[in-house]
Amino acid sequence: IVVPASSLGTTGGGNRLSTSGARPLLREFGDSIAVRVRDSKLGRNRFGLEKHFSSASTLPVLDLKVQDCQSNAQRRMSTPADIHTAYTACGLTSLNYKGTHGLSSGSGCCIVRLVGEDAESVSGLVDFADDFFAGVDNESANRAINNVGVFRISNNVHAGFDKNVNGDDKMQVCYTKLIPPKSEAELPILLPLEVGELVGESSLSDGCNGMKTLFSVSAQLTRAVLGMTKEATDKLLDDSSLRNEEVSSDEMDSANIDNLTDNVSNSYQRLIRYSSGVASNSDDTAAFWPHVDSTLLTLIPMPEIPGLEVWAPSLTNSKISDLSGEWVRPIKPTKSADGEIYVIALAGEFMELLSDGKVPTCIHRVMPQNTLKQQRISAPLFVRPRRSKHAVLNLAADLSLTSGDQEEGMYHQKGLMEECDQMRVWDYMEIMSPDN
Ligand SMILES: O=C(O)CCC(=O)C(=O)O
Ligand SMILES: [Fe+2]
Repeated sequence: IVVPASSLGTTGGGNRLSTSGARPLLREFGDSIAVRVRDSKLGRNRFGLEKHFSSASTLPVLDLKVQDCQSNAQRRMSTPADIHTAYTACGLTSLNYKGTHGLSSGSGCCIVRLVGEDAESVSGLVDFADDFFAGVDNESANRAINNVGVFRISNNVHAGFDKNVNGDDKMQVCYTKLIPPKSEAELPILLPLEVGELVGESSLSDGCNGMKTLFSVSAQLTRAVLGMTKEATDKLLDDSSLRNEEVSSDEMDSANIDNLTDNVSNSYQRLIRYSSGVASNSDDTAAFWPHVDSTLLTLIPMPEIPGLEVWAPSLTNSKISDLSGEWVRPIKPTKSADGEIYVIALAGEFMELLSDGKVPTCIHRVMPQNTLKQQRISAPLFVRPRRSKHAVLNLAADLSLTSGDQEEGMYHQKGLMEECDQMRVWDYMEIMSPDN
């Protein structure tokens, strides 16, 4: 069925189901990702299902800065072209590539290096996550957060603390949501409010500052990968900075929860703790199953304890086959220096869509520790498109589309982009993750 793009436009409001239902190719897109995730589980890995390759020679490292500071002055920053290449120039189609393992550009994962104040602010976010779980373990302090549970803020919007996600006390997750601040000088409000009460004001504000840095990094990455203008990126990407104009700042008050929920950002921070690992030697015991994220980008300050692995198609047979590949563990580059912070930047489903299949959404999983009796804490930031009715995708204006490019994306699907023209980005979220 071919649906003319012009009939798909929505101008806010409108019936979500009727508009999203008219996008058969988008549904196929979602289904094809599900198939790739399944295939990664069955994959003919070079190292077998349980082993992995490390990233030292596989995943590109991008040097970025947010703040203009002393420590950034002498650094050579990755250019937008470097960033674009790192995510899109896939080893599988590059004839010059002589290696035997897949390149990151086939995985949708890059590593971002930050230094100086940028690194400090992201460390503040890591400390905030640590403080949170230290608080959870503190008998006298944890009652409020344990009682919170996961609660519904409004349709499709949840927050809260699930202390027993997989039913076996192996994983705990806190889903936070952000409310944009009244003015630019202020930090967003983080829900559930109990998180802030648990960690204290200073840790909370450090955490929010780290998120701000990561939002800025993700805006740079998105812009460069998709060739967007700053304006188009700001319109698309929810960095929790924009308030709903219909609610005046006087009405923005944590006591008035209804006004707040209208403004809850579609991006969010997740605080995860995996308890000490059960010895594992099969995919069945993954701490977090192979999956993709429903995001533009997921930014994860590289946790102290490794475990995250990304799926990279293999070049072993120098043929494109989703079934052939390996798990790659993003680790610090061998030549890392003190004061540097590494952030793992995974492309989400929306990045694959908007790049017209050039950037694969990153399939990833978390394997438990075999020997160490340690807990792994991770704090991924899920950077998503705005929920706003204004965030309508205008392909011609927003994206510098593929016309000049020689290479077709590995996962290019003819007609899909046209089908999504003038789409309210929230319609996409409804199709791809109805329960988010
Ligand atoms: O634990 C991690 O580092 C990643 C977690 C993850 O993939 C997710 O929360 O979607
Ligand atoms: Fe994930």
